[in-house]
Amino acid sequence: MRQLVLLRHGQSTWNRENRFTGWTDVDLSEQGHREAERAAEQLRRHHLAPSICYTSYLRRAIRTLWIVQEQCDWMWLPTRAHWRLNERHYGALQGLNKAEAARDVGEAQVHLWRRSFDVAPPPLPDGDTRLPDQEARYRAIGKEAMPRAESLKDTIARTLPYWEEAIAPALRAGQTPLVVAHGNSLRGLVKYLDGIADDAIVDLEIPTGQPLVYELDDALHPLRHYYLRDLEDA
Ligand SMILES: O=C(O)[C@H](O)COP(=O)(O)O
Repeated sequence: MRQLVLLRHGQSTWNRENRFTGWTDVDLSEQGHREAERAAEQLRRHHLAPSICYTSYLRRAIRTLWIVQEQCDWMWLPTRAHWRLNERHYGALQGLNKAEAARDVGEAQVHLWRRSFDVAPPPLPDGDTRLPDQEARYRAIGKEAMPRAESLKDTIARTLPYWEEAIAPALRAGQTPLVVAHGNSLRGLVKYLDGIADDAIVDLEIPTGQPLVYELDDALHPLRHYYLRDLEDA
């Protein structure tokens, strides 16, 4: 049996303000710090022992991982950051308040943008200072691969190559990966692992700061999955 631990970052300042965040590099809120500390406690209490860590290029995920690593005495673990684990790019919605957007364009449209499989938000226009290709961390990737807005489908298409090239081989080699990423990059991974249908993915939510453990067979098919908090409630 192989184990994989998925963890969405703790609450960010823009989660707290209910803003579309995407690739905006906001930090954890105080509550987010506490959530990361609680996640670390749960991982320790349940004797989870990752042997390699993966995260995105965004500080809310990186800091969550740092907090977990520090609290669990795992700062020595090999750690890889990759842009393919970033949050879905929320395009021109980034920075807008989600409730205000719903008042402007209607709940149904905002729900489509947030939870549908293949509806992408409006893209960032040419010359927008928020385009990722302006940032040093994305410079090596090439302009064509840089998103201006992504649906969940687009997010999965750029996340899965990293699963195939790094995380799945680590699992096959007997490693236990801890993947600290984002609501939608993790929704995409879970959709892939559990074979969730395109129209059923609207109902899947991944909470902040809650370790989600997958047990997989040798072919990396999930045998079961559970949140550590559910073991504690049981
Ligand atoms: O990027 C964001 O705004 C959040 O991380 C995820 O947002 P969502 O729950 O609206 O998809």
